[in-house]
Amino acid sequence: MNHDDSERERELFARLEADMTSRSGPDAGADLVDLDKARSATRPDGADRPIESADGAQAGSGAESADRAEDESADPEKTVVVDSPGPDGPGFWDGARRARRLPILPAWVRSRAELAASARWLAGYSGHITAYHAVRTPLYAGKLALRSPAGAAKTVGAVGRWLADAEGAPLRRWAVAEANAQEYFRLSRQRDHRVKLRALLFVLASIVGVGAAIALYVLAPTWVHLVTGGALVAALGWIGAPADAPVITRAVQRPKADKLTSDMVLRALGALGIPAINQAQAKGRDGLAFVAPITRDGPGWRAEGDLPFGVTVTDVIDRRERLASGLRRPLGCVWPEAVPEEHTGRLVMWVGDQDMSKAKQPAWPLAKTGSVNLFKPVAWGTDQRGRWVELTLMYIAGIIGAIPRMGKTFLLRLLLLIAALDQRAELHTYDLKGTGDLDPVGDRVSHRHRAGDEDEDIEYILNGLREVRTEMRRRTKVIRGLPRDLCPESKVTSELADKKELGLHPIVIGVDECQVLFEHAKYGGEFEEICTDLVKRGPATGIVLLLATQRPDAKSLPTGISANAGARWCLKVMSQVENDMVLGTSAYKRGIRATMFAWADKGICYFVGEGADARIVRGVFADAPTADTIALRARAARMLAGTLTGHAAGEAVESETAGSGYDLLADILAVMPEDKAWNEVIVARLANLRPEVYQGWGAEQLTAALKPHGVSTGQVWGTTDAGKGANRRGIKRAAILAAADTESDGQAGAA
Ligand SMILES: Nc1ncnc2c1ncn2[C@@H]1O[C@H](COP(=O)(O)OP(=O)(O)OP(=O)(O)O)[C@@H](O)[C@H]1O
Repeated sequence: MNHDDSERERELFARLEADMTSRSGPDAGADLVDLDKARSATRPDGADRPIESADGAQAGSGAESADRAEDESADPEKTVVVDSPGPDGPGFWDGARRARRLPILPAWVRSRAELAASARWLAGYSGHITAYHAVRTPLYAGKLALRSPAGAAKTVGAVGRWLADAEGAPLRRWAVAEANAQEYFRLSRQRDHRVKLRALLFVLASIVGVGAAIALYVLAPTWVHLVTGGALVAALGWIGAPADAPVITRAVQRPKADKLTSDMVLRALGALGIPAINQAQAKGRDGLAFVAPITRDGPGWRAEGDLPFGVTVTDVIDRRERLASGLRRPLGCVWPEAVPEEHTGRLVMWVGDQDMSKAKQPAWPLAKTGSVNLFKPVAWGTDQRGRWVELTLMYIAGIIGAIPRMGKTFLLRLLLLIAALDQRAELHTYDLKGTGDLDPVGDRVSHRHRAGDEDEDIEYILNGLREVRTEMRRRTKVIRGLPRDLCPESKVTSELADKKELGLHPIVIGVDECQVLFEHAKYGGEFEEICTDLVKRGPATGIVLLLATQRPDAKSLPTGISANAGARWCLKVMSQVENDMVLGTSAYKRGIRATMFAWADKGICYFVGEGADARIVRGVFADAPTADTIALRARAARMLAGTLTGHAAGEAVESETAGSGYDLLADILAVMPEDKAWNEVIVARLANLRPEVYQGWGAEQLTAALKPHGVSTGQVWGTTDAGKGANRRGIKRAAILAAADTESDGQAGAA
């Protein structure tokens, strides 16, 4: 419906409504019927599938609304005018203010990296075509020379036919067969005229042509003879080429993907088995009200529309496999998505030309050259449309979850490689799977690195994390002490990280299979407590914690951590619980479902972070040799900048081990002569005893740290410094002694 039509429709409604209100008598009910009938009569129902508004398409057919109105009109007294006869909706200016502005330039033009990538692709593509044909030029020349006699014969034949007006012969034959003498004579006369004129032209052209040829032969240099002769042979060869054997063959073969049409989309939606869509289609409606034309969007097609009332995009996402079958496309090509800023029935269906897991990824800009500023966004993967997706590693804590073999470790290693390329960053890499997947980064660049889950590995990691937490506390004090103009937002900035004397360089910790830490019988509680603290307070102080797990449940990824992570990557998982654990509560309900990924979708994940809604991204594929090369580059940059430290520099970073004298229970017993004491008193004494470990501990931390030892805290009576009696959380010496005895018995038994 065009603009004029809708204007006319609005006028018609206004007149009918004004008429109805002025006659609010017994006829008013009938007017309501008329009004609805008028509405349904003016609704677009064109031969071409129109782009309808959700209301127009889904409000039910005109007949249905008329039926409803007739029922209501049975008792005019009870009729309530639900739709007020006022204006249709927001005024023009309101509408204009809320209108979604479409980008002036397409996304690939706005991104310098994408533009450069497109230019590189174009140069490569043209280069390939040029080289392909250049190599075959002698072949083409031979083919043309061989075919030139046939071309000459064809040319002579065509000229002869032209001179004899051969194209008019069938008409003349027809006139003879029909015995139409008058027509025959008319055609013959026309032919005689034509032949005379063409013969004259031919003679003139021959004289000029032969003259020119003789002049060329006599006057022109040899190279002109060769060029002219070559061009003549090439032209005759071209003319002589059979239609089914062209001289030049194709340098590239483009894969052919069918155009996506509205019929295909509706057929596929109808095949999903969603009752509301099927009912709508059975009644002759579409089942999807398109709100925009189906267009090309990157290397694929995009269709957008409103599903019937009550059907949500998640219903469609749940049936992605059926949708792919309905569209007759591979599963990896079909990506139904919700539109976050719209209602839950607004569906965007992106159908790629190629399976996302098989489509060639553009070359990663950082694979061969370049360095990183962790405070700025860095490309780490591509979306379905092949566009780069960026991430700023600073100020986040991240979790990566997936079932085994889907690319979790590769993704973690990729993020650590990015961190390695910022020469200021201090890396701590812990590979609890123990297969050495993080060794390329760890051995070349990391300040601390360990692969394995033996007791001594766990203790090494525990000490590393304790040190980082102590460092975090130091940093909070440094940041607090900085003048406002240097640190306006009370967090580390790139400029502050550059100032070596402040020691605020980024610290990036990557832990693969982190569930091993949190489920550890002895230190699990302390790992949980430190990591929760790092996830909450680390980002502002320049400390980034990245945790990867193949079993994202409450035990392997404590909720205090998963709830506070700022970035989330979820590769294929098997159920809603794991999905929501990684992507956030109710992500599954909102249609963000990593369960829909196929087994072949390795490296493809839902990514939440960088201030945007969940996006489907395929991480850059950096295998071990590539990771090695990048890590070597990062190492070289660090050596030059003097920032290669710790494990990678061959220095021993172990300052203490968990088993070398330090033991929480022993420490408590050492500082607790009385039978019972408040937590706050104990932590203050512990901080005196071993400040590098206990400095900054609060009462709650002590409770959490004692939990894995089987010691629970409770209300304890004590006196404040002012001598006042009070009940506060505390511990009993007897409980600590009992736990210490049990542990030493256990260790003796194990030995
Ligand atoms: N971005 C990617 N693109 C394509 N393939 C990938 C990508 N990332 C990983 N893969 C493939 O997935 C396989 C499994 O990757 P990875 O070892 O990281 O899985 P994982 O989830 O860590 O497995 P596990 O839980 O057993 O450690 C790799 O061998 C690799 O071939």
